[in-house]
Amino acid sequence: MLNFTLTDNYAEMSTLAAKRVAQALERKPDLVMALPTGGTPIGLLQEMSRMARDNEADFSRAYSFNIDEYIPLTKDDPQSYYWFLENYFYQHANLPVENRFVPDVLAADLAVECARYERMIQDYGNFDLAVLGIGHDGHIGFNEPHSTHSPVCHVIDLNDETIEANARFFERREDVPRQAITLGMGTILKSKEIVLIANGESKAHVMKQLYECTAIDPLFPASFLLLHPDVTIICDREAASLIPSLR
Ligand SMILES: N[C@@H]1[C@@H](O)[C@H](O)[C@@H](COP(=O)(O)O)O[C@@H]1O
Repeated sequence: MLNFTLTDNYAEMSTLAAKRVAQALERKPDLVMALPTGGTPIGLLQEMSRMARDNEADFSRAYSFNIDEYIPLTKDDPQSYYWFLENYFYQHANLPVENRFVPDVLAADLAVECARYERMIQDYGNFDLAVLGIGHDGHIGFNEPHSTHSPVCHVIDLNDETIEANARFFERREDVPRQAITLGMGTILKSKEIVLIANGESKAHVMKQLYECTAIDPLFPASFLLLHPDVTIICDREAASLIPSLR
């Protein structure tokens, strides 16, 4: 079930999502989280960092898994998703280095690495909380619109729309990696709690599509979220602007 929560603006969306993380952490100090990347979660990660600094949230026993990572960027590459979490969250919080996980996109055998990452998530009892962003075409992590989907961690070829959308973070479009490792929707759906955040006018169309969606459509990966009993979607007014009942 998808539960939409409307907030006034980006800051409010970010603090509300951060509160959900803090509440989950209070309930379970050894929280197993999946964390997103992209423009949307920056405010959330900054607020989580602030809460950690001000002793409002204690991440010292928590675990964090990257939802996805570009192939073949190293952990210290400023464009890598690991570095993104490092920059916006890890270095400001007390989440132990050994509890921060990302697929090894430099592994000799990426299929073996995907299986290892998947198994590790299972060994930790699956996610307690997965925080997600959403692409303009409804992609989640790097689960792109496709007629078939792997439910588990896998290597994916990025589509042109995603490369285009993410090019803004790179100097040149040619620099955007063409492949990534992503968690599958099956693994994400095993998370006890799912919180998806979306802001801005550019997400209005995909939010409307998600709001109106009633059936699983592999060409609209976010529709798989319908299979989860309790997904909270926190969006700001701009992202909700095409949903009359929410505005
Ligand atoms: N792999 C990431 C996704 O995990 C993210 O949700 C999406 C939206 O990003 P943004 O928040 O910048 O719109 O972008 C990328 O493709």
